[in-house]
Amino acid sequence: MGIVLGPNQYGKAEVRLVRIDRGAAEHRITDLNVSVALSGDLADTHLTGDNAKVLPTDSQKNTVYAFARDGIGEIEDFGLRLARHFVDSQPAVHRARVRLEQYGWQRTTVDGQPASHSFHRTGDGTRTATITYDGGTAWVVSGLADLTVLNSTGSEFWGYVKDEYTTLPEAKDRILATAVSAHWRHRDAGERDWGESHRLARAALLAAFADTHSLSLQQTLHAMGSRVLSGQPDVVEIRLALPNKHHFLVDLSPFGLDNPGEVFFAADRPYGLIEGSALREDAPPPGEAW
Ligand SMILES: O=c1[nH]c(=O)c2[nH]c(=O)[nH]c2[nH]1
Repeated sequence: MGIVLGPNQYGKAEVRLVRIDRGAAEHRITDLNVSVALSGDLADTHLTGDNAKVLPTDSQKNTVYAFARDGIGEIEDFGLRLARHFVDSQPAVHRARVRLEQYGWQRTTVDGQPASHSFHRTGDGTRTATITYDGGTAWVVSGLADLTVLNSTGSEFWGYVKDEYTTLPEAKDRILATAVSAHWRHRDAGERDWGESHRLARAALLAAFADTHSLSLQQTLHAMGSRVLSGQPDVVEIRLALPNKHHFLVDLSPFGLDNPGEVFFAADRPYGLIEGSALREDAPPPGEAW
């Protein structure tokens, strides 16, 4: 039985890049983790070790830093520049995928005044983008990860299947908490204000989580995804992964105390993992976007 080479890609993963824009009055910081993955006519290196078509991952890393010298801007724009460069400059590279994570830094305030050059890391999630380019089409998926949210009421879970292993009590009022991971695909890669689009999507996710009276995290997930799609015609598909960060009411009766929904054990594992997507009926096929 013959053995053939399967799908493959290669690139430099997790290039950590910090750029300081030194404006006259105040500095700005962009803090990224960039991963490049290239694929194409690259069978030789796998089959014979002939590296004639291999652009070293070290060169890819250098390219990320060199491109940052001209400024980064929105991560979607930076990723598009990089992805197009690798495919358009290397005949053997037929597809480039660039994944970017942006860590948030907030300007520090001292005595009510914004500091010109001092920042602290934000704890409210990471912005992400995945750019794919095949020499003709570019796909842009924007997103966020680790946006931790909690509703202290307004969540129920009941009416579910009960089999011989079910012990979960029905809940008419529980804590609902999750760390949102959401990634949304744009209709095309045409020029636009990616920053504003991201702000709108993030605000929609937070608003839908806050104002949906939840009968299940699944229902909340769909409400969040739908809110992003209804706010931006350009966004055609969204995929969400929501870990259910369970909060269990602690039994304080051994200590002669009641517990009217005030003291909880915040479990970190195991957790329910609710995943789903929402898309427009007229969404173009995803192609290589994901
Ligand atoms: O919102 C929920 N969905 C579930 O599917 C589920 N399963 C479970 O044990 N708790 C919950 N909560």
